[in-house]
Amino acid sequence: MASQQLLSVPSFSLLPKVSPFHPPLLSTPRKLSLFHSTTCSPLQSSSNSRITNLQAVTNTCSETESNAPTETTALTLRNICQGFVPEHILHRQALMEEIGFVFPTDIQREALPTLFTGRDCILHAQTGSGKTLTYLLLILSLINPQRSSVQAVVVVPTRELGMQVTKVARMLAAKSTDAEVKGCTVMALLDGGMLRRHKSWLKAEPPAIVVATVASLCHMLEKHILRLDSVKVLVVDEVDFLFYSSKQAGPVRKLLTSFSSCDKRQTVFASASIPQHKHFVHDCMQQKWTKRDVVHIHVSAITPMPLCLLHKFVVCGKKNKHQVLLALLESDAPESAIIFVGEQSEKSKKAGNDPSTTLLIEFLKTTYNGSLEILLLEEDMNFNSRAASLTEIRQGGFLLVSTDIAARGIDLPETTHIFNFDLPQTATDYLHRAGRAGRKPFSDRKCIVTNLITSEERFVLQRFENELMFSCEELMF
Ligand SMILES: Nc1ncnc2c1ncn2[C@@H]1O[C@H](COP(=O)(O)OP(=O)(O)OP(=O)(O)O)[C@@H](O)[C@H]1O
Repeated sequence: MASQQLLSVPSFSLLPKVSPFHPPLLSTPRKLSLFHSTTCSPLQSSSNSRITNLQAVTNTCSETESNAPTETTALTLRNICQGFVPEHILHRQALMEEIGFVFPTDIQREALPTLFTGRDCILHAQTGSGKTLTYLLLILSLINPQRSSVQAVVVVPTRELGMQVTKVARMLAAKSTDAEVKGCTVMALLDGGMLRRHKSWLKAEPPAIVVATVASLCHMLEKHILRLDSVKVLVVDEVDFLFYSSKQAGPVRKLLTSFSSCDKRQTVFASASIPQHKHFVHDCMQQKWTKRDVVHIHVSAITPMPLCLLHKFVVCGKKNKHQVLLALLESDAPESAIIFVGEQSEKSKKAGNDPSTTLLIEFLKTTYNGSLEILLLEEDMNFNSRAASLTEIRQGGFLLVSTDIAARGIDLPETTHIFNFDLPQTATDYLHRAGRAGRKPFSDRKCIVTNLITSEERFVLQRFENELMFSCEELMF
């Protein structure tokens, strides 16, 4: 199969042709949209003084848009967190310098002051904008490492994202060099994990923070091995994904309403995409997923797609897609790239066909001459292989072939290129796939998202462009 595809590599004229259907990429300055329920006054945030054009949208809600405050941009994360996050964490060399968390990103600057007041929040900001650190800093401001109880829970949709969040949480919460200060323990309660070991751990000395997938968490709650009585903050990351997932939505609702009460905890939802967010905020209050004064913090509301991403497309036939991809890899020479492939249909599985991911990996292994390591990540792999792939990926220099399992939340800052070998199903999926690149908040570097489409799929891509307000250039060859 692969050898047949070795034939000829098309050569590209990489002169982009701007799509006639769309305006050029928006180069709008950063805009903030702060939407909050039950109150019509501006948020008590560092940017209050700059919020203008307050406009009542409904009788209970208000939405504002303003230019970014300039006088607050020199604020450091330390300034914002002082008095809330323990000093030893703010002092940590690793946090402030080595890792480069010195200045807050937009969502951190806008959300942290509100989060520190104890209000429930919906963090709605672009991919790669630093939502994880935002909610982890809140968690660290609330937990008491001396207490032996679960005080914060972060719910994530996939094991991979859970491993990543756990790693950042452990790094931030580690024991201080000052022997007096106890570090916080962080447990990863993820699908496919060693639940028996976790049960003993939970009984012996409950960790302060639990990062969990919904199924594993509910299992522990139903068996009364884990209790949420002492939980001060409950975070649901990629909240829209969880609520729209047929398998996970029920358990998430139960978690929010039956296993614990919104009155007794601070609730934080995070995502780069919250479709119909006004309905969602309404549902949050009605269904008691959050308290009634929940705040929707919407950063970059008019540019959901990060501006550092350039979007391109190549029209090609299904049969020469592999060759086109190879040519693109040679011409673009990515530093690290993710190639997204559609999931195999049940019909194709039943017919005994190889999945597209396997075919593509075989093809690349026999044709690609570059230096990047070719890796695979997909649902059907066992958890150990998935973990091994992720570990290798994190060392950089990879060409990762993946299904949408890698599309949500995974943070691989070295990724310079995304290839949609198959178009995603929805604009939201496009947003999250594209957002796996361009994940260095203060970098000017442009990253590239290239779509390999058939001529019939052009209108689907145009729909995504309209919905997400970006424009795609055609590559001719
Ligand atoms: N204040 C900061 N300064 C520098 N880098 C930061 C800062 N905050 C976060 N980062 C880095 O930005 C990258 C993206 O952060 P994060 O994974 O939290 O994004 P996100 O908003 O959750 O994205 P997604 O919606 O795709 O999940 C990470 O590599 C993180 O280390």
